[in-house]
Amino acid sequence: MALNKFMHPRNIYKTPPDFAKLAKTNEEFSGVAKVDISGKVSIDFKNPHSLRVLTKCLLKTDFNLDVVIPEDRLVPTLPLRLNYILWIEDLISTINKSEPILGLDIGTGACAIYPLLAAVKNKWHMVGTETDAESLKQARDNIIRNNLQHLIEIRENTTELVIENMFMDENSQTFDFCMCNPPFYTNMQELWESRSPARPEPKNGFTGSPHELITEGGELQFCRKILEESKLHKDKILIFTTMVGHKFNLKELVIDLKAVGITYTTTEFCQGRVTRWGLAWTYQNYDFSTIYSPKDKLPKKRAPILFSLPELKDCSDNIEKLKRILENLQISHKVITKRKTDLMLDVIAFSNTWSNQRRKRRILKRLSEDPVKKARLNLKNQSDESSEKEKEEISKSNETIVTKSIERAEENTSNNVSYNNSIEKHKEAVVHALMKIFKKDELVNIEMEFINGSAGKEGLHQIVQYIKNNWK
Ligand SMILES: C[S@@+](CC[C@H](N)C(=O)[O-])C[C@H]1O[C@@H](n2cnc3c(N)ncnc32)[C@H](O)[C@@H]1O
Repeated sequence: MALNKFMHPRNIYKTPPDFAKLAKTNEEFSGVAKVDISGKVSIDFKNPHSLRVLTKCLLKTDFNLDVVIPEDRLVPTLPLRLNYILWIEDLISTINKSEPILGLDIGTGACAIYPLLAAVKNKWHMVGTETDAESLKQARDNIIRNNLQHLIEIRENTTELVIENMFMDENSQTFDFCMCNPPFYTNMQELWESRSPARPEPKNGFTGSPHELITEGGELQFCRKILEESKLHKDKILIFTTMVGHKFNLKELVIDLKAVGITYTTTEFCQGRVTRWGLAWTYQNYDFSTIYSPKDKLPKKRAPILFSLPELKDCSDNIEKLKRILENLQISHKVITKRKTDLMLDVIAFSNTWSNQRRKRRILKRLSEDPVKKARLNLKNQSDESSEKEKEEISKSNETIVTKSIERAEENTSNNVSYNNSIEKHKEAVVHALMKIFKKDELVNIEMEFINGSAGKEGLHQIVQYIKNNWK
């Protein structure tokens, strides 16, 4: 249970359930419980039937819910589902919304787990949507079994849409939030390959039907659909949220949101050995910066670095000049949005090329003044007479020169190619940031926002300093 300490602070499953007590009080649970030689009571987490019984039993014990979990459907892990509900409670608390609260659960599944938890825990009104006829029926049965029809409605979605289907008629409701646990995978193969062999094997057995887990384009496309449809119904849902199963998809979605300047926040849902992510965004004037992610020590406000450069009169295109500086640093960049005088770039440095620039320049100058060393510099093999230090310096400078000449030869294409190659290989970034450039009053204004990277925000500050020093 390595990640349990990072569960939401109000999650009751931060303290694992007392299996011995459950086995004594619940007959069905005692049927799947086993006692090890030290007398510890546990269950076989790899066995879907045991998982189903455990979840059913916890729903009864902790929430007084009678839920039927069909054998061929996903067994909802409660600590994870609760983490999501608790985070939505935090989001709602930031907007001072008085009761009643109305939420939308996109793809509610056969258990309608989120509407059930939200209704019994917070008395929230919930609408759950579902495309799968069998899950739809089971979800409705579960609501009726618990007499929660006054709080929960399950609606069939017969369209390919995810949000718009809720707003087809003029009298449609306005929701305080929406939530979604999207199907994660593009196909069965991806599903099986989803866990890297380097990571510990998941503790829990596999449950769920392909219909629940697979969608065209995977979760990224599904979440992007929510995002795109949210733009058409900005005020119909006050806080849009979704769960994200893969961190690389979260990064993509965050870039999408930043590119169009939408207020957003993220969190981590940690339980057992599994981490999922929560992403929330809004078109309202809300401030989510006070919300802590369980792993954060400080509130998550990432103030961008803002600076201005004077327009260079003898330079025909200041933005091209800026791009050239990035290219000299071997910083890959991709245009995310381009409007009249505004440009948003996604920039990634995969090695630190900006540190010790003065030293590097000194060496280059020294070498260029010395014809012998210059000759040596042009040769790949160094002379035996060179000192070790010199050799190292020459070799480093050589590398720089060779790389730069290749870069220049490939000019515009090289950066996008290396950008895509590196992204594809999921190479670890030294600095990954967003760079917004806008020209105003004869100034080139730049806003750089750190996303991630091993050099931290300090690395971004160093890049900014390099740009300032080389702006001439
Ligand atoms: C991963 S399951 C989540 C089930 C449940 N919410 C949970 O967390 O256990 C995704 C669900 O979304 C449903 N679904 C897929 N596309 C949908 C759409 N366009 N509208 C509504 N539901 C959809 C699937 O049938 C499936 O039940």
